[in-house]
Amino acid sequence: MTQWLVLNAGSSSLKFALYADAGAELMRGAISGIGHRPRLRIRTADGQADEETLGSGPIDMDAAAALVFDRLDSGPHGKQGISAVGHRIVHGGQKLAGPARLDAPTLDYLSTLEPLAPLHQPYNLAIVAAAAQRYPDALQVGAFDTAFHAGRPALQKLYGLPRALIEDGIIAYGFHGLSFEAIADRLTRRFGPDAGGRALVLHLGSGSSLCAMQGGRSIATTMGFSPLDGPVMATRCGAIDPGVLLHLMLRKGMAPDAVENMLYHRSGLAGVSGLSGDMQELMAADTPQAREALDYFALTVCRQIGALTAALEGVDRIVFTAGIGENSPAARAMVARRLAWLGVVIDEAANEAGTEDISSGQGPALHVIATDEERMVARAIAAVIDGA
Ligand SMILES: Nc1ncnc2c1ncn2[C@@H]1O[C@H](COP(=O)(O)OP(=O)(O)O)[C@@H](O)[C@H]1O
Ligand SMILES: CC(=O)OP(=O)(O)O
Ligand SMILES: [Mg+2]
Repeated sequence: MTQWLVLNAGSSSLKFALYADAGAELMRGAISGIGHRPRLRIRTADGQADEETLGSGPIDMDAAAALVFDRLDSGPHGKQGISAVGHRIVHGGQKLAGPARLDAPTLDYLSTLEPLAPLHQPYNLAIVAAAAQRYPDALQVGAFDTAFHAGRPALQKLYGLPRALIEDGIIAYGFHGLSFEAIADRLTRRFGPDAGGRALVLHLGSGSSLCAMQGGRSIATTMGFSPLDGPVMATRCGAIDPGVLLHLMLRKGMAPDAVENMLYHRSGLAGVSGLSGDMQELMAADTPQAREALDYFALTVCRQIGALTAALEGVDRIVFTAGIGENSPAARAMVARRLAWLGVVIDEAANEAGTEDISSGQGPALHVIATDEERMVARAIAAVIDGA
């Protein structure tokens, strides 16, 4: 038996999972707090869990990948061999709307998309290179965040820009598609082919975005051309008036690179709080700025819920997922409290317990569902092998 390895590099974490090549999960884990305060968590299929802090300083994504490879190779599954490595890659551009084998021309194309997602794409591709070096005989497969949104109505992808730019690919792509696909999968298993009707899925993590789904398909989403748009995020600004950026560059003399760096790395909850982009740290902090950052988070999530409810012309259910959505009853309650106008009533006890159903029975249903981007990447490996 050989194994499949799945790697999922996010803006603050490297998640990984190991599957038997027939698809059964053997183990999974994550290095979280990358660039900050790294921790490694591993959980095996028989339920054994382990957690450790990784030194005292930050580590970068390359070091995190090397550490994961070393742990896997020296662990109980190390001798079995890896026959395929699947990668979550955030941007597939206009050419890749389904899983792809990562051959040289595909990788060349994907590298042209690096400027569109500078916080993710370069790291995703560096990890592909590192995995190819460590496991030279393994099939390398990419599964793309953008793919799930490719079938949205054309109107939902438009910006009000000159036609030539639109035709040149300056459109809204949308991200977090593997996460939304995992939720659509769960909703379909639970509610049947209409996947629970009109669903708003709130992926709230270091990066946050919302997806309006009808029958399990993406109709609208909050991220756009880049993963900057939408609610405020850990270190990203979220939706902002483009006039601010023009002002900074044209009147304040800020270089474009410095503006980019600020928007991706020094804005968002970290910027507003002046403290941290990490939700757990903000909740533990007791400063007025941290409180304001949390309120702004709830406000901007709910502002986007309003916009996407309009896109769906109503909403039957709201799903919380990802690091914050799955693990923080306080964050879920903050959001739900601002949605009374939609008829939302949260069941406080169920919310504290984090069960799948947390609404009081009135208004739109509220759910907490664990996402599983890694399982979607494993499915992509199977699709590429079957199609080969
Ligand atoms: N128990 C918790 N309470 C509040 N926030 C949490 C909890 N566990 C994780 N988080 C938050 O989830 C975020 C990371 O989410 P995640 O989806 O793993 O991010 P990414 O994939 O973008 O790296 C961090 O802000 C972290 O503080
Ligand atoms: C696209 C994106 O923001 O991903 P993540 O939330 O994993 O950083
Ligand atoms: Mg993520």
